[in-house]
Amino acid sequence: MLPVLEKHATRDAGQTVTKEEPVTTPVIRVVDLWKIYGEETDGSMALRGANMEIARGEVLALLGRSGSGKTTLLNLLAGLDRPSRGYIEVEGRNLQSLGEKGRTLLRRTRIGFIFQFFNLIPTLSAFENVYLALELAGKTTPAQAFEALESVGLKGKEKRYPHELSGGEQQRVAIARAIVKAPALILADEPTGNLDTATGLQILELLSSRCRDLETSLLMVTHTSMACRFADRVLRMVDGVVIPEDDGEAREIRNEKIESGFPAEKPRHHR
Ligand SMILES: Nc1ncnc2c1ncn2[C@@H]1O[C@H](COP(=O)(O)OP(=O)(O)OP(=O)(O)O)[C@@H](O)[C@H]1O
Repeated sequence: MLPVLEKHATRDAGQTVTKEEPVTTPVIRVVDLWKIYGEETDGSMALRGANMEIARGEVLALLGRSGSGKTTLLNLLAGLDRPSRGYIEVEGRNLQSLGEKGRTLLRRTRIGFIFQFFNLIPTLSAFENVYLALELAGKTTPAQAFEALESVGLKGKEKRYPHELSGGEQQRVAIARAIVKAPALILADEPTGNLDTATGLQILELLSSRCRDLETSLLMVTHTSMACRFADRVLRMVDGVVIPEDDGEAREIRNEKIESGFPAEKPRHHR
């Protein structure tokens, strides 16, 4: 999507001049989002006025204890469930205004998904799993599926079925399946939850670097702080609310990351 040019009046050397500066629409904008399961009055309040934005190409880690509302937020971002109040914009479009068909199309073309248990189709080969995602996005170029598998280090393993691949390799297929359609956003739900630490770190490095190369935004939802090492920004969910990165706890995690000597890639998005 092309950036919108907006006129800004700025002061320059004592003179007021009008400049045109690019204003890029966030890939995701969450505004005062509430989700109450059951009745409004005595239902379970999973989200209580969550707000957040994700910029194009930004890599975000969202931490939170069990029950803090992470899965609920992901389901709403994917358009799989409706908010009780508030709204979500994806690339400037209100999700609710798209209707069911529009949301399905959006999921197939603009959003990629990575799951804890990989969610590959067991009767399809690695290539077929990736190609199916491409077809659903309306594209029919097998070369793209081969390229995506090569880019995650699986050249030569295209014909293997999921049960013939290790957990880390299966997650690589899932990454290829997510990136092959060049989506605006990848939603990753506990992407390392089923992997050992070393493999998990490799997967996080691969996933975040592929997203940066493609300028795809990435939201990694996780219990652990491991994903923070690869994030431009760390957010925390507490009782259905997103706590901004300048919050003390989030800062502590970033400091731990720097102290650990891990390649703390410079955050590219300053707000
Ligand atoms: N379908 C549902 N009906 C009623 N309450 C629900 C439903 N789904 C989730 N909840 C409640 O909403 C709150 C948030 O749940 P959610 O699954 O979003 O948390 P989470 O942070 O993803 O937890 P976890 O890390 O354990 O997966 C919890 O209190 C949960 O019990």
